[in-house]
Amino acid sequence: MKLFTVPQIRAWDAYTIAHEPISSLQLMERASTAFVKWFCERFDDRCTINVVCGMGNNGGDGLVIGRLLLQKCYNVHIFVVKHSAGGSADFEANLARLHPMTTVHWITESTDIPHFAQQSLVIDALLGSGLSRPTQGFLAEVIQKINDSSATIIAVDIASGLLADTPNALSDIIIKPDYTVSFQCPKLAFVQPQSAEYVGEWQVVDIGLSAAYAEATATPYFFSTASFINDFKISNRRKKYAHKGSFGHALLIGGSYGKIGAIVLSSKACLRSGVGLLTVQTPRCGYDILQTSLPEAMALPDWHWMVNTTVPNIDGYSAVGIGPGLGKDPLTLQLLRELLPKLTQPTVFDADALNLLSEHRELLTLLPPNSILTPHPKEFQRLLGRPWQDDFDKLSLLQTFAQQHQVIVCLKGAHTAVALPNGTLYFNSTGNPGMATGGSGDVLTGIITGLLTQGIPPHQAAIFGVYQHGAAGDRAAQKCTQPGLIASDIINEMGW
Ligand SMILES: NC(=O)C1=CN([C@@H]2O[C@H](COP(=O)(O)OP(=O)(O)OC[C@H]3O[C@@H](n4cnc5c(N)ncnc54)[C@H](OP(=O)(O)O)[C@@H]3O)[C@@H](O)[C@H]2O)[C@@H](O)CC1
Ligand SMILES: [K+]
Repeated sequence: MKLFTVPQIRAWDAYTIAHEPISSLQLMERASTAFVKWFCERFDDRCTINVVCGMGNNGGDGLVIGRLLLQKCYNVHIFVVKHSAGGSADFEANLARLHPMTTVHWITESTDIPHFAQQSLVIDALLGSGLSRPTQGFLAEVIQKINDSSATIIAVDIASGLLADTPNALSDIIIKPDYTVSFQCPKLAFVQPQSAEYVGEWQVVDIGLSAAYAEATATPYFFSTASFINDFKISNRRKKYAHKGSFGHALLIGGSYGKIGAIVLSSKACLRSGVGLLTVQTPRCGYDILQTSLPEAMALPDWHWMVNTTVPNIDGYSAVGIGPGLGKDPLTLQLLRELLPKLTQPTVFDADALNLLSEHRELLTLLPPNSILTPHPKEFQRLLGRPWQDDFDKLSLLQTFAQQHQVIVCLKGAHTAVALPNGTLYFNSTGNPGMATGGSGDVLTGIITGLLTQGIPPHQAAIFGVYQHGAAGDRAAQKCTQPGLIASDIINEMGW
């Protein structure tokens, strides 16, 4: 699914109105109907609903939502904050339609702001994507009062005060919703950690905006949904006469004294991703551990007891993964230095391999094109050599880094962002906070290395691998709860 900026969404709206054709008033009705459908599937008519509207089209949506819920016999109170002299045309039209049905309560000063009871629901339709400046005055007071209440808050399209695709100032006063029900496509702010409390649990509802516009309009931002992933047509079927040679031979390099578990987890995930053969190079202290815990893997013990030091003969391997538990010993650095120019097969760099690259930045120029790097934010900051100002700055640095080094970067976190060498960004849709646990990243390295080994192109291996890693984590969390989840559970739930 494509993610669009606010100007693009506005153009999408206008294109649909012109080409479907449909009036903007009817489109508002359709959007609000989609919201109400979502709402009625979750909340019954025993609840008290406060719809708090602004005077733009987001407020217009609020008025329609209020009317539709009244028609369904919900207990609805409608408030309008008078922040402008007049409302948008569709707001005014819907205000007129509402008058015979109920009284609209105008908020024109602080004393008009109601108390929102604990058990009630607040539908936030104050401001949407038309936000043009920070909220202030009694509009900001209304937002503050809603946030201070214990009511359940549901934002229409986007939380009022939240900018969709640029950073907010720290001082901005923004609704903190429990849910955001957004129209047609997620907004960029929804996948940024710094906006989390201004988004809550979010869902997109289809309001039938033009498919032709979406198809024809370019964007560097994508959201990897199940249907998007299915388009890769990565099959889990195997031909009847296939043999282990049909699925490639992976090489993983990692582990050091005290961190052999990391490379064992990667290895197990790599095997479960479907490789034909797996060889694992570890220091000698890892030999017994690996052979005992994972008899399916072949071991290539380094002469050194504690760390990896030897550049293996990489001929014959389909793909390489290096980093989990690797450590940063000077001998291991030497290994990496000598290995880089030899690599002709697709390679994944993770963990200490990334940290070594950060500390010896001249090595970044030796990364083969389309290498896959899987840093978490701290590792990415080290790779950059500088912090970012905010999440949007981070995204632009991520795009630039991938373009400059012609590599694929999977920046791990909630909604892991995969940056391609052409600057395109894919935000992942799967995964859960239970996966924030030691070894989870090692599993991802194993999965992506395994996919590369089977001949899947690097950009697909990265996007698909990240998606499947999250999906396995979601299945694991269902079984053992988020706090109870450990990295091995992700491996146990693998398969697609
Ligand atoms: N696109 C779609 O597909 C569809 C979109 N739909 C809906 O439309 C919404 C976007 O509507 P919108 O453009 O009218 O913007 P919205 O945010 O309601 O208000 C703008 C008004 O508020 C004002 N204003 C701005 N900031 C302010 C502030 N801080 N404090 C005070 N005032 C402020 C601003 O004033 P101005 O900047 O002009 O001075 C203007 O008067 C979208 O989120 C969705 O809900 C659906 O109905 C149909 C399909
Ligand atoms: K809103």
